[in-house]
Amino acid sequence: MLDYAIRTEHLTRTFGSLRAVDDLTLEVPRGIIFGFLGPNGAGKTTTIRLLLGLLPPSAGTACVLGYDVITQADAIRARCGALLEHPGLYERLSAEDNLEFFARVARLPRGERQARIRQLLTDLGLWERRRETVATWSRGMKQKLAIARALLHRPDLLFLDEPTAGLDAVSAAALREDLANLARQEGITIFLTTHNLSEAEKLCQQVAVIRSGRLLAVGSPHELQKRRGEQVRLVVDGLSEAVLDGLRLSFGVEVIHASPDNGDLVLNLGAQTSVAPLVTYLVQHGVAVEEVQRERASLEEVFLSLVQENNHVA
Ligand SMILES: Nc1ncnc2c1ncn2[C@@H]1O[C@H](COP(=O)(O)OP(=O)(O)OP(=O)(O)O)[C@@H](O)[C@H]1O
Repeated sequence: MLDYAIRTEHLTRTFGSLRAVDDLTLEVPRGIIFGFLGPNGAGKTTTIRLLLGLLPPSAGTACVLGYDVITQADAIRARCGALLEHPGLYERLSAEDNLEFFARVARLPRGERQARIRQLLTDLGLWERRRETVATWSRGMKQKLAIARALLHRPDLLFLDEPTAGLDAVSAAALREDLANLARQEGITIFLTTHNLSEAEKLCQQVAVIRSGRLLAVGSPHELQKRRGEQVRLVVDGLSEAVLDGLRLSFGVEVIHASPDNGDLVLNLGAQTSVAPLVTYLVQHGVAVEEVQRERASLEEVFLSLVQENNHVA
């Protein structure tokens, strides 16, 4: 039987008439990096707060590491690390002193503190700079230090809310690599939210997509991409609305993107397995086809179509 780090059943949280988390049933296996994706206001942070026992549910249940979020929240918080909105570091202290302070707060035995701090700073590439004042550090370095802080007490599960938000592409990639290594080395489960779909695609073994508090899809990025079906990208000349309508009606394909200006046309093939009849149809209707490429939908395309399909869920 699979061992789950998180299990929720019909988890619901309302604020007045707003259902911020709505009937969420979810299972997160242990030992993976799980991405929780959704547009602004989808209910991601509220879900994390419910899972950490910081907010009581209005209905439903949730177990984190086998503990109930309502009756055993202290046990959950003792075994979880979290990096939510703010890094929560002392800017005027050095990196090492920050971790020393938080290790004491976490009641790490004196004999273990130094080794743990050294290990985390080394793993995150910050050991050489441990004596520098945090105020002088870049955002990416501070974010890494905040993650080290969250890992000091060797949690089994780490919650990260938008860990790479505000980082440049290079720092974000470095942090992603560190997270993947830490997850392996420490054997932990990471539950993270992100708006960056290509990040989720690279980093997460499983993702869930929510909108308006409701779960729209869950699975590995690859599974979601496969479920979405194959697509074809064409470079064409002479495209018109009438031709696009013809493609939809005659072949049941979905037009994901069509730009008559630069000739870019992306179609979801749906049940249509062969591209040749589409090309023939285009040519017969006066459209010049310069390039044809079959491809799998990116996670971003899957995400956008899921969120748009469910636009009626207000
Ligand atoms: N304490 C609160 N009181 C009232 N409404 C709240 C409260 N906390 C969250 N909400 C509302 O619940 C909804 C979900 O918010 P939440 O912060 O969970 O979304 P999110 O997916 O984390 O969004 P973002 O990606 O923008 O951070 C939003 O409409 C928000 O305004």
